[in-house]
Amino acid sequence: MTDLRADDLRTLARQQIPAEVWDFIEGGSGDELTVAANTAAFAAARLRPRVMVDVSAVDTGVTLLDARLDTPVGLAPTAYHQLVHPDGEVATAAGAAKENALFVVAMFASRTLEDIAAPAAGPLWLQLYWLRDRDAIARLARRAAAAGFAALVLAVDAPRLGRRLRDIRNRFAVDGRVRAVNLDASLMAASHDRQAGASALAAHAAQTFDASLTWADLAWLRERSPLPVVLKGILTAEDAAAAVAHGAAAVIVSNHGGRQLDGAVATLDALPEVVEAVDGACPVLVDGGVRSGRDALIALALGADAVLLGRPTLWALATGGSDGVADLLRHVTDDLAHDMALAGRPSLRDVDRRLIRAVTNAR
Ligand SMILES: Cc1cc2nc3c(=O)[nH]c(=O)nc-3n(C[C@H](O)[C@H](O)[C@H](O)COP(=O)(O)O)c2cc1C
Ligand SMILES: CCCCCCC(=O)C(=O)O
Repeated sequence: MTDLRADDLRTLARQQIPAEVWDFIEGGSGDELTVAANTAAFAAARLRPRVMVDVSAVDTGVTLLDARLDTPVGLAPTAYHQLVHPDGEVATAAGAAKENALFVVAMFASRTLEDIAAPAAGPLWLQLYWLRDRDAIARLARRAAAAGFAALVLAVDAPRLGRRLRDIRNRFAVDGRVRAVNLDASLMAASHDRQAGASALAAHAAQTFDASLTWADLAWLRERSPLPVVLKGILTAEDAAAAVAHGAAAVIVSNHGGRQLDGAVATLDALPEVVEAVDGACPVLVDGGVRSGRDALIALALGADAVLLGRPTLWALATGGSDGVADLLRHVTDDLAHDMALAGRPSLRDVDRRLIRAVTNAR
């Protein structure tokens, strides 16, 4: 897929994915302002290339939480991969492993943690939501460590589910054949029940997510697992500083792909203040609207240590299975290396803020 851009992949995927599932994947919350802002922020950034630099060798390697990766481009957690491919997250993990890239597995994965970990050479992190059923979280945290996952990723931007109008209009419920198999079936029942509410997912979240999560609760999770805890959904300097103070091993600048608070700041616009507040205390990752190597380069220049792909992962999985996921990662990484060469930045160490002309915060 050397010349296949993410947009082409999206067009191909759309032809294959049932309309309701497509809306679930594509949609954001409310008026989808933040969905649009995420990609617009990347499109608005302009680069300041340097010349007369030896770029005969370009290195995209990066170390994250002690793991050496060939690429700073990884896969964001997205639920229910079997909605788009029969092998689900097992295929996704195999694709990421081929490229030695990070894969953050969702709590609502449709394959077991153990099956997902089996073929994976690359590092896996496990994303968690803060459920009222705290034992379910503790069990998953233990299983993740035993299966060889390298970190837990707590999504902190979901005290309740964003109002996703497409899902509400479609009365979307997850096909009963696709299950969040790492959790008890009884806990997940509402998400398959079209009668549970206008959106079964929102109804399910209302029943099971615990909206009382505060900074004080992080100690509980850290005590229950030897794994480092990463926080996903940080958008402000204040929360970045609190994350560091409460022992976060890394933070992910994320607005959940525009699926939670509509009108929330684009992640690229939030990134600089988070990087400044973290001040090197832990790695900073970012997701939301990353579609190309150029986008990755822009985020890395603004201080991100890595970027994650959400929707493109599902497009790639739907159209090409594990090979599709590997092709996506290779394509975006090759594109990044190409742009690094043209920008006169042979390694990620050379990629810094001076590469960006100006950052507009007007979106
Ligand atoms: C279909 C779909 C499912 C998602 N499921 C989860 C999830 O289970 N847990 C989570 O933390 N984030 C989830 N996300 C958010 C992604 O992790 C990520 O923040 C977002 O997709 C990044 O934006 P992008 O899609 O523009 O790349 C999901 C996003 C999509 C599109
Ligand atoms: C029961 C809530 C399911 C949320 C599924 C994941 C998702 O759509 C998201 O996090 O976004």
